[in-house]
Amino acid sequence: MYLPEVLRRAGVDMPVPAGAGDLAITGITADSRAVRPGMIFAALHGTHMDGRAYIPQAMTNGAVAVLVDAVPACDLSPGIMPIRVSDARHALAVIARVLTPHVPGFIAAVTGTNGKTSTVEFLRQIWTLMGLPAGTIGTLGAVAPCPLPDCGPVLTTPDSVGLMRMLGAMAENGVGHVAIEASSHGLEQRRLDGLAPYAAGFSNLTRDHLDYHGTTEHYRAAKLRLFDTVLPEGGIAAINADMDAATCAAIADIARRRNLVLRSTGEQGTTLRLLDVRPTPTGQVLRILTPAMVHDVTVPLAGRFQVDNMLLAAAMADRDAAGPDRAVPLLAHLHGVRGRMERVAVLPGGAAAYVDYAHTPDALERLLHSLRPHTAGRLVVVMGAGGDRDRGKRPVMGATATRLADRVIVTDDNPRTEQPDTIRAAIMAAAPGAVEIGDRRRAIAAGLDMLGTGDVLVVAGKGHEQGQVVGHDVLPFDDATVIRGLTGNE
Ligand SMILES: CC(=O)N[C@H]1[C@@H](OP(=O)(O)OP(=O)(O)OC[C@H]2O[C@@H](n3ccc(=O)[nH]c3=O)[C@H](O)[C@@H]2O)O[C@H](CO)[C@@H](O)[C@@H]1O[C@H](C)C(=O)N[C@@H](C)C(=O)N[C@H](CCC(=O)O)C(=O)O
Ligand SMILES: Nc1ncnc2c1ncn2[C@@H]1O[C@H](COP(=O)(O)OP(=O)(O)OP(=O)(O)O)[C@@H](O)[C@H]1O
Ligand SMILES: N[C@H](CCC[C@H](N)C(=O)O)C(=O)O
Ligand SMILES: [Mg+2]
Repeated sequence: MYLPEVLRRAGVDMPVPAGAGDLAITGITADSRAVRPGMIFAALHGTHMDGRAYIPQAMTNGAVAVLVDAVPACDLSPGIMPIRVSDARHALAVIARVLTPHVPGFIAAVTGTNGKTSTVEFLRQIWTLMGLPAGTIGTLGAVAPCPLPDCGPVLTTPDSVGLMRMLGAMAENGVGHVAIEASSHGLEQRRLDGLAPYAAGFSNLTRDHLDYHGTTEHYRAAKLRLFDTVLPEGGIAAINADMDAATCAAIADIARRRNLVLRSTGEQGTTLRLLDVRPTPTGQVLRILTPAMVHDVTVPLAGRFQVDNMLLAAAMADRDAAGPDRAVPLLAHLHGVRGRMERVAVLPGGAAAYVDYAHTPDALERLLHSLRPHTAGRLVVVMGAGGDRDRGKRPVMGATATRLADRVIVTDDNPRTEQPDTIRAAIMAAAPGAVEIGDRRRAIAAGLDMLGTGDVLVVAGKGHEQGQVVGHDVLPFDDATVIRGLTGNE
């Protein structure tokens, strides 16, 4: 496709200079190292570096044009074809879409502090149960019933170019339904701006990532971009009506302005209203009211928060208004998500050990509440907090663990470039009576040693993760494997 056509389709409004008409565009990238002849290089201002410094390398590698923000102005040497726009990250995403011939016809995107991975995974399972080839893109990587390209290190929301490559591969292989996790970083950095999802979901908004967004308002605004910018007018806005009132009100307001179809779930929901939840030894019995009927469904998963995620997934499963009623009975067949309240071992005395990905104060609170009905004896938690991430959540998590568990062991969880004992100290300061054991394997062993009949251990924070990030190294580590090894449940 020639440059003028690319710009026209992407809605980039700029006069095309003489000579640009015969530039055939082969692709676009924001990484100078990935430039190949005929590509556009997007020179982005990042958190650590300024992409403009890499323009010479991009040109050497064969870039034919450079996409930059018009402000602040920068001089580009003559001979470089400039594409100056008001928002280069947005333009990158839209151009990446223009250069991708096919993407799946039914894309749903889910945002929220907690529950994104679980919700997109439940959506994929619901679609699959409906007989539709379906995939997901998110924290667990990309999952689909077809071969997929390697798009480098996994982010919750891939960069816009990687995202389009993945969607293109899914579409080429007949996968028509895809559920994508929309992280606040991804939304803020416009990684999803090339998508036209038919539905967007919001699970909840609680504390996280204040290191990056600064304030809760900025954090909320980043997430709301999914509804006020990414979701096309007339699309489905599905929300958990039990989340904070300010976010619900903001979405209702956007829905009115943009003619979105609002669907709400939960105890205060109107599309799927949760009338009753009863925990059983193996799952939960739900009573759900819809505008059409009452459903009684037994789901095979424990954990109250999992019900919120299932209902949100069911509300998004179909464009058609009758879709949620078709999806609810399928909840009876869902499988649990790797590392989300996953029971990995049962000890001879009947005690159980779980692995979960709770890494925010609210997630930890809900996790411990969810486990209490399954705990005849004492509830023991092994927990930590990530380095180079929101420092303010550390004491809150320590206090939450102390309030809701009977025994707390504070350990390391991806210290990254921080001093691990400083992170632990911040948690310990709000966790009187907690035991501090930096080495995660020893901490898990100590937790298992504490268990008697009817007790429950939960190892929180790393879920499916396969490594402990120390400095810039990733040391192999899997909570579930460690528990199985220590208990002989291999
Ligand atoms: C803070 C953040 O989100 N950073 C992401 C961002 O990097 P950046 O734009 O700040 O990049 P930078 O390193 O400053 O470089 C600036 C520009 O120079 C370019 N460059 C750089 C070097 C070079 O040789 N040539 C070159 O062209 C880079 O490609 C980039 O375009 O864009 C990069 C490409 O997409 C991401 O890899 C990178 O993710 C980093 C590794 C990261 O850790 N991100 C985390 C915080 C993140 O995104 N997490 C979210 C949320 C998780 C959640 O809520 O659960 C996620 O979606 O995963
Ligand atoms: N609806 C929910 N409300 C509160 N906590 C939840 C909810 N769903 C899951 N959690 C908790 O959050 C943890 C992470 O869940 P999940 O991986 O689905 O969230 P996520 O939003 O994808 O997280 P991330 O931001 O890391 O991608 C779970 O292990 C559980 O402890
Ligand atoms: N074990 C984790 C969870 C990280 C979740 C991730 N989505 C993020 O905040 O980057 C950590 O804090 O390192
Ligand atoms: Mg996730």
